[in-house]
This record gives sequence, structure tokens and C-alpha cells, in this order.
Amino acid sequence: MTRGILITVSSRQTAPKGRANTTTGLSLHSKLGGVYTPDLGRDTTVDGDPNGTSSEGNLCGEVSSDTHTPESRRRRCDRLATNYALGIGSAAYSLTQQSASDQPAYNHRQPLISNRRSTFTLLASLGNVIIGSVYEYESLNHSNGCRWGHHMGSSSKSVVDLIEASSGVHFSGLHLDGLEPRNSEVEQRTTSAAEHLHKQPFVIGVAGGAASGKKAVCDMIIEQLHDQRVVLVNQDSFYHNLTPEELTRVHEYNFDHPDAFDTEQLLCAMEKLKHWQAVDIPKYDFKSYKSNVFPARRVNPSDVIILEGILIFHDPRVRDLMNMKIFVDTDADVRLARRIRRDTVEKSRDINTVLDQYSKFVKPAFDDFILPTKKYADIIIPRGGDNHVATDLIVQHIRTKLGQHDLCKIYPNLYVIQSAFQIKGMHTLIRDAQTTKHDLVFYADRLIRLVVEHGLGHLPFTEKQVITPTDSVYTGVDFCKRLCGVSVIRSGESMENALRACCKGIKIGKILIHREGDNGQQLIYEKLPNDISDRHVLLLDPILGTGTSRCSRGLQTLPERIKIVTSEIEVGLNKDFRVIPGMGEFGDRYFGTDDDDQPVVPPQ
Ligand SMILES: Nc1ncnc2c1ncn2[C@@H]1O[C@H](COP(=O)(O)OP(=O)(O)O)[C@@H](O)[C@H]1O
Ligand SMILES: Nc1ccn([C@@H]2O[C@H](COP(=O)(O)O)[C@@H](O)[C@H]2O)c(=O)n1
Repeated sequence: MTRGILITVSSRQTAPKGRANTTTGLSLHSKLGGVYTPDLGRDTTVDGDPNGTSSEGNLCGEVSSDTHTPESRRRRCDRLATNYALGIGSAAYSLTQQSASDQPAYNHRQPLISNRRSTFTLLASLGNVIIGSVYEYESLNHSNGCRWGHHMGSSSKSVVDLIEASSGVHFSGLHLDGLEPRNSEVEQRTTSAAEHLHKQPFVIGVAGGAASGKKAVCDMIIEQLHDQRVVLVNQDSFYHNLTPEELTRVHEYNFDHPDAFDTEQLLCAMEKLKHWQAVDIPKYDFKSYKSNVFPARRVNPSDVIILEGILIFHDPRVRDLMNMKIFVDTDADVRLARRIRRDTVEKSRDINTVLDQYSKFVKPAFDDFILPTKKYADIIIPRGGDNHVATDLIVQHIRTKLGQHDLCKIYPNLYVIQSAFQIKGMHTLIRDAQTTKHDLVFYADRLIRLVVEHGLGHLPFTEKQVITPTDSVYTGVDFCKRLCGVSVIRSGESMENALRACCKGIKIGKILIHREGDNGQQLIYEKLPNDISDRHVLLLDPILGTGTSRCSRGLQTLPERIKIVTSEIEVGLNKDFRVIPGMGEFGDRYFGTDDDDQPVVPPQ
């Protein structure tokens, strides 16, 4: 018995003929004058039950208000929030949970996370949008006693009103704190954020004990990246100058303590380089213990910045600047032997002084401050500069990253499907304002299918052997079957057909998000499979947009297990917060609701 409301919004093009409408049909004019017919009650098929007739599959069967208390709803929202990803791209889509590499056996499902204040982070790019934004489910007013599956605000507008209201510029995922006004300041920030994002250098941190071979590793990386603009910034350059008093007792000074470095100055320099400005970096003199003896070195912004130093991973603010962290791991006796040679030969120190400093400061500081930062490393290189395989692999990775969009450098779980002329051609047609609706739908469907297929490739799998008709054994893979889709009403529904075509009988839920929030609520409606927390979720949304500084925040806060797959990333947003170059109101264009000549469909 179906008690809740299921909203699926299907266009005249996509609503399957002959499927009964179980509830009253409604039509409305879009803001642009077209007709939009939400099909209330249809749809949402089930695993193995394309007609949606089984009790499991019919999502309408899950929404009894009796069985969903606000608390149970909150728990589900929390799970949803933590299990979900948002997809993007003009055909965009994403999925959640571990990838094949970190969860080879599908059976090992991740535990549910039940944090009360779940953060639902969206990163967008729609064939097209760039953006990151944050939903905080806590703000959804779970205690208003609203019915699970119903419109969620107690004094809110009707669902249809809300759908209509959401048919303007589509910003699913937009969360502007206090709904920032669209003033010129915001516009400027939006533009500059986009500009900076476009020029993010790739920052590599190289840490390790003194004389471990950090500089040797950096030199090898720089040598192999000879065709790229790479700069090396040494933490040594930011040693504090010693006071006259400290100078008189220099042998009691601990150069291996984090406080020996002027980290604020280092952060300042990095801030400039990250914003594509040249910076003067001091040249430290190990003999006079001063950084103002030699003229400063002018460092120009570059595609790759290598930050090297014994304690470069110590301060979290410095670590956060890094896209890749390398720890050079060399035996203590090798480090000591090298240090003795280096300090006696290059720094003209006597061996007793070197050994005293080592036992008093260098070794304890290594154990207390340097070694504990090894855990932050993405890559640990044993034997330092002798390890050519490691540096080759690192350089390969850097080259891959340099060839990618800046967002992919920052956010490793963002996947942009490899561009080819066919894909570019589809984007060209979809973006062209002159393209007819028929062509738009045709090419959008093609593109969406590619994105969906690509996204499915990120699902966990197990090895599977089959016997072929020639009686040979073929070792292949078996993808997990516990999937579901969730489309963001309504443009996300344009992606449902592709998902259904790829995953026979897949359950598909819905969410409706209000751009500006209704009574402070942005999640207006949701209809989700009951067992969503046991499933890998594919969230479908062709366009996501928001702006300003949340872009980087969104990227940084997006949990690693959430993957985002998209077909292209936009340049940015214009002053009206429209994605540029963009493709207009994708939902309206796809579903034909931007067509003034369409007749109004009377309610059934
Ligand atoms: N693989 C190696 N074999 C021999 N000597 C090395 C090797 N790597 C570095 N060294 C020497 O050890 C000393 C410290 O190396 P360096 O790369 O400057 O280490 P770090 O930057 O960690 O202090 C230098 O004198 C360097 O020439
Ligand atoms: N005046 C100074 C400053 C630093 N040191 C030592 O240098 C080591 C760090 O430099 P690396 O190139 O080896 O990373 C560190 O262990 C300091 O003790 C120094 O001796 N004198």
C-alpha cells in the first residue's frame, strides 16, 4: 500500500507510454513559460523488477509516515549525507563508497556513519559547472515532525510550487551562508576565485631527516621535469635569524625544533606563489646563522612548487598547501655519516661539534618531531636519491596531474572523462544556443550514457571466471549489484534513462533541492530506497553550481570515498551566477519547458 508521495518529473519525451499514473497529474508553467508536468506517483523501478511492482522496489511503499520518526529520518539523512556523492557534468554523475582499489571484495561494506551533523559536500562542474558547496543536514529542521517522504517544511509551499521555483537558474547544491546578496563584491570574488583556481600550481612537499637525501630527490624530480616550470623552496630559508645573545651560545641552539623556523613567513611566500605572484625568498647562511647576508632569491610562480625541509610536514597549514607529500626515509647511520661529512667539509665545523649537536638536538628532534610526520606522507622513499624507481613513478604522477584540470590536481577523486573530439563535439552541440531541442536531447543522452558508463567503472568488483562457448576459461570481473540511483529533481532525471539502460531494474530515488532554501531548508523533498545505506549510490545531477570561496572549501571537505565523475569542467560563473560558458537551463532545454508554444497540459 502506497502512502507517501513519490515525485518523479518526467518530460513528455521520457515518460514511458502506457505506464499508469497512480496519482493526479499536474502541469505547470515554467518560469520561462513552458509546460512542466510532474508525474506524481509513477516509477522508480526495482532490482530485477523493472515494472516496479514488488514491495521492495516500489519506493512509494517505503514512505509510511508511521514508520519514520523524525529520529529515524535523521539517521537516514545522516547516512545519506555521508554515503553520497554528487555528480556533475553536463552529464554528470558520481558514486559513493570505496573504489575497486580500496575495497576489492564487495562484501566488505563500509560501516554506516552516524554523525549527527553530516556534511554533504558537493563539487560541481557541469559539462559544466565548477563549484563546491556544502550542505549541512542539521539545517534541515528534522524535528518539525514532517512526514518522511513528504515535503519537508511545515509551513512551506507545495511541492509543485517548489519545483516551479527551482526551475530558474539551477544551482542544486548551492549553499550560500545567509544567502549572500548578489552584489558586486560577491561577483568580484566569484571571478577572482575562478581565475585563481585556474592557475593552481601543483605543490609537492618533501620531508625527512637531515642529510636523508631530500635535496637529492628534489634535484632528480626537477631534472626529469626539465620541460616544466618547477621551483624549489627550502624550509632552511626560513630559519629565524639568531639574536646576538643566541649567537654567543649557538651550540645550545636547537636548529631542529619547529620553533627554529619562521613558518608565518613561509606561509606568506607560499600564499603569493599560489596566487601566481613572484616572491623574494631569503638565502640562509649556515656559517653566520643569518638569512640576510646574501641577497634574497627571486622566485617566480610556477606550475610545480617543491617545498623541502626536515619539518615541512609539521605545521598543518603548510601541509594543507600540498598536493603530494613525500617522505625520504634513510637509515639513521647513513644520515649521520653524511651529515658528518657535509658539516665538516661544507660548513667547516669540527667533528666533535657535529657529534654533540647530533646527540643533543638532531636525533631527539628527529624522533620527536620529524619521524611522527611520516604518517602524513603519500609516498615514502626508502634510500632517498638512490631510489630511481620511486622518483620515476613520482615524476610520472606529476606529469599526469599537470595534464589534468586544476580541480583534479586538488581533488583526487574528481574524474573528468577523457576528452576526445567526439566528446568535445557533443559538448559543442549541447552548449550551442541554436541547437534544436531534438538534437540537444539526442546528444545529451549520448554524453550522459558515456558518463554513466564511466562512473560504473569505478564500482568495486570481484574477480570472476567464466567458461566461454569454446570451453576456455576467461578470468574477468563481477561488478557489485547492490546499487541505486538518486536523481536531483529535475534535471537529474535526464540521467535516469541512461542509468536504467546500464543497470537493469536499478532502484532510483529522488531528492529536490531548493536553490535559495524554503524556510531555511534546502532539501525540500526526498524519496529514497529504504536500504540505501547498504547500496552503492549513484547521484545524478547534470548541473551543480555555486560560487565564491566555497569552491575550495567544498573540494577540501569532500570525503575521499566520494567520487565525482563528469564530462567537462566549466570556466566559472558570471555575475548572475550562471555557469560559463554553460549551456543554459539544462532541465528546461532537455525537458522542453523553455518552449513558450507548448500547450498547457490540464491536470488529469
Ligand atoms: N644517494 C646518495 N649517496 C651518497 N651521498 C648522498 C646521497 N644522497 C645524498 N648524499 C649526500 O648526503 C648529503 C645530504 O644529502 P641531501 O640531499 O643534501 O640531504 P638533505 O637535503 O636531506 O639534507 C649531501 O652531501 C649529499 O651529497
Ligand atoms: N645554522 C644551522 C641551521 C641548520 N642546521 C642543521 O641543518 C639541518 C637541516 O638541514 P637539511 O638540509 O639537512 O635538511 C638540521 O638538522 C639542522 O640541525 C645547522 O646545523 N645549522
